Amino acid sequence: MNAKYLDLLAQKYDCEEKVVTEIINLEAILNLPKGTEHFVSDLHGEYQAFQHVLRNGSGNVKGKIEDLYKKILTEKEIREFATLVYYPEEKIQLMKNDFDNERELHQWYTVIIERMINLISYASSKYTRSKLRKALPSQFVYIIEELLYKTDEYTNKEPYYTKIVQQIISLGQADKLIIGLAYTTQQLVVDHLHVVGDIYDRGPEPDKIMDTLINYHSVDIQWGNHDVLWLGAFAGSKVCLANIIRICARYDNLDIIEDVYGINLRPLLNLAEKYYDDNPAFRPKRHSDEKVTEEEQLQITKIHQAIAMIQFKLESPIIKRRPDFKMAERLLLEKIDYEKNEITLQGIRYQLENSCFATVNPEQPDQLLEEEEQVMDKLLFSVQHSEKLARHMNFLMKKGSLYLKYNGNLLIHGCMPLDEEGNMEKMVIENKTYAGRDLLDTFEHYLRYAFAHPEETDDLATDMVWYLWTGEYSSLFGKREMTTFERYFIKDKKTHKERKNPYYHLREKEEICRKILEEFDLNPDQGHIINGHTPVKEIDGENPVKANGKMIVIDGGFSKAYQSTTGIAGYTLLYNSFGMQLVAHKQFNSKEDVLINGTDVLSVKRLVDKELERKKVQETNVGEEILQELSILNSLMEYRYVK
Ligand SMILES: O=P(O)(O)OC[C@H]1O[C@](O)(COP(=O)(O)O)[C@@H](O)[C@@H]1O
Ligand SMILES: [Mn+2]
Repeated sequence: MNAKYLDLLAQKYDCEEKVVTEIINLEAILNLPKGTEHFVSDLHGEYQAFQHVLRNGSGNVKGKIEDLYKKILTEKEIREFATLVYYPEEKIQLMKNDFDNERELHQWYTVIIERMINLISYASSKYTRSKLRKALPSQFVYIIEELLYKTDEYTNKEPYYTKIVQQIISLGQADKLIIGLAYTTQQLVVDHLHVVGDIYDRGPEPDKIMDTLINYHSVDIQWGNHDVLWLGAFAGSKVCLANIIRICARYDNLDIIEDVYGINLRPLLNLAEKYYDDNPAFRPKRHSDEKVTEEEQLQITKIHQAIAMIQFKLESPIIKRRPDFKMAERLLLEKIDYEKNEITLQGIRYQLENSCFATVNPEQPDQLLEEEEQVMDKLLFSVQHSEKLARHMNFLMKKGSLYLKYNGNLLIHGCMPLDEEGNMEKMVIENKTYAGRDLLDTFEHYLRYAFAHPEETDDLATDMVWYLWTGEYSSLFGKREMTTFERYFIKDKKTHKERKNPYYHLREKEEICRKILEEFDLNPDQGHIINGHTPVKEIDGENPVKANGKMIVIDGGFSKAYQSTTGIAGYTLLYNSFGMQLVAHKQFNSKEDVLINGTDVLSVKRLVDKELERKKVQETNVGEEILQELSILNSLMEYRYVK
């Protein structure tokens, strides 16, 4: 090993004991059980439901409480304790209302602090003390450690502990301590979170999900098609930008654009008021809990049409300048007979309903009006200058990738594009042919380039981000076409169908999944593919675990809009040292419901895979890194200290 490098390292480890301590520490960590991984996907702006799953660790918190207290506490007490761990601030407040006097409250504090300490001690048993320390509320570390590491062997310290707890209570610190301990517990039950794509769109609060992820202790993200749409907009793609605004209008979420990210929609509204009127195909979907006035609804309906038409126009020049995308079929505006209000698709003529083509010049249907162009310029400027959006998009880039190999598994939002025979689909980009992993790496390369060059708006990289949203061979989309236009304007439902890549039925076969794992240099005997993207219809008996357990699809529909199709409210996956468990969540109503009624019988667990032997850190990605560190430290030891 390079002597300069080792000299530099010796500045940090400036005595033999320091190196030895670190080596012993790392060796010990390698032998601990592997930490729990938590997989979620397709969150689609459903912040509240996501919060609940995070706070209860997909049922993990309750499981730990039951392990400890099943024989001691009643079911109701267990539920109440679990609720306290999920929502400590609110639950404490509710409990306080129940007590008649100070003494009762103090008794409750004493009991709860002891239970919390027990729970933390149990939940942290597979971590080092140093890792636990980092997870403790910083202002109480010393006190909690005293309480955690008390032994009953010599009872003469007992009054000392009792005194500590009493002091905390009488100094008015109990609430803060309990709240801190609750968050520590939430953190301990999940070591690492994977978000397998689609944080954005449809639901109302994607920004709050982003803030949560930014503050989360350990997370990675596999981009979904909806996430790259937002990345694309920020990277300068006007067609991506038109899409995100269209989807926000459709789901009555324009406040995400205006209020959350501070983007001025006034110019777009002015344009919309000038050219559009009411139109049933463009009325926003209503949130069940929100009231929209007639006037607001009309405004949104107009904006929705204005931005949808801009989107359709913007698609054309990209399709024309990128023959590699093979999307000529989607030059729809050119297939319209504007006099008869009809369109011809694959030789069949369809009547157009609810059309709104006031800004379209039949001679040059993809030409933007000057006003439309100005609106888009202004919107793009404001998107690229939104400080909050910049923060969220930078994080999405930093923690995100198109796919991820992690602890032997392959995480990917959509698919690996295949042909009917199960071969990796080929795509030609600028005279070079790509397939399989190589194709995905190439996509990612373009996306990163586009993001790094937001000033370039019509280059191949920026167009490629839009391709990732909607292209046939996009691993995030994986359908032959996106029939947005048809769903707005054509009645015949046959035209709405989006033909899926063969992957989506071939992935039922074990040999196909094995082949894909091998394509990514993963061991097919041990690895799994984990997908989101396509809602698993439990309602129709679809099984999320496919291909003899090699394939797990966890999109169960956090998205409220899709819950009637799936029959559940989302899947999550837990992978701990004993194996993998799939958790099916029933519908999440509200935090209030959990707090008041303790309705937390949300999750049904199903075993996917059981480890024959308990998995240790040394067999994981983290273990690999530790082994590398150890090898460096051993070199340092030899170079510097062993005589
Ligand atoms: O139901 P909506 O919101 O109109 O969206 C439908 C569109 O969303 C898509 O399903 C893509 O979104 P998902 O990644 O969530 O599946 C398209 O295939 C489809 O055209
Ligand atoms: Mn998706």
